[in-house]
Amino acid sequence: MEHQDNISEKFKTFVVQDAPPTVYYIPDFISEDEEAYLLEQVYKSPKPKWTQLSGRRLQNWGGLPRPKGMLAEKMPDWLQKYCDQISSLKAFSGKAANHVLVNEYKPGEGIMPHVDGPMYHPTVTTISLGSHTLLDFYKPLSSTQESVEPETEESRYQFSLLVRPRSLLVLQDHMYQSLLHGIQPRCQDTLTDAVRNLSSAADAGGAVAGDTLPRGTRVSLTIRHVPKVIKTTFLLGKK
Ligand SMILES: O=C(O)CCC(=O)C(=O)O
Ligand SMILES: [Fe+2]
Repeated sequence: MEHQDNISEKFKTFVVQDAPPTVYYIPDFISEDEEAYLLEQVYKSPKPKWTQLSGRRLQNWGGLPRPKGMLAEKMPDWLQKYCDQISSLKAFSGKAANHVLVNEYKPGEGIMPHVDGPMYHPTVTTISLGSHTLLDFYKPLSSTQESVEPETEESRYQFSLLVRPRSLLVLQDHMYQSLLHGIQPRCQDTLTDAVRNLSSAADAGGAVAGDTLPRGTRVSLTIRHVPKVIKTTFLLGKK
């Protein structure tokens, strides 16, 4: 452990106590002006930059991660700034963020439970813009089906996190490696006791268990480090 290039002390005060290791949740990580600027840049991107999936659209920046490596593409300055900021907080054990996925969810949209997998350094950092969401966590399908009861999404559900606009969420360790995460395609969220980061007023933005929050359009920036990169002579700056 001593040799590990550990996450910044600044993060440590933001650890979510009532969740498995490890979640850091930093409310108001960016200002309203930064949020507006980032949204402007996302929506200024050329139309072909968007990929429409069922239930969300996305933009991929930095290159397409593939098992054999990511052919690196230049990160635009407006995203590089946040890659640098989060890397300097040692979110990726001292490595530099080099990949950003922008997801846009309209009310009623979501993402199926999944794991982010081994192509990334096992930390995902997410800046949220425009609206809150609830991120839901599930235990994986058991490899040996011991019980006769079939496992359902409902039976595998563990807990949720309230993710507010302008926040930064950092998932590592068990939260990244073992649990699945997803967003239910809903137009509003009722905060139950299963939401684990409501205890601090700053985290919850005044919301309390029992409240129902209507969803707006949410844009998330998931910022990651892809260890395996294929560098091209073009990117090495040969003239
Ligand atoms: O929008 C989010 O916060 C989650 C996105 C996500 O899970 C992913 O892109 O892998
Ligand atoms: Fe994910």
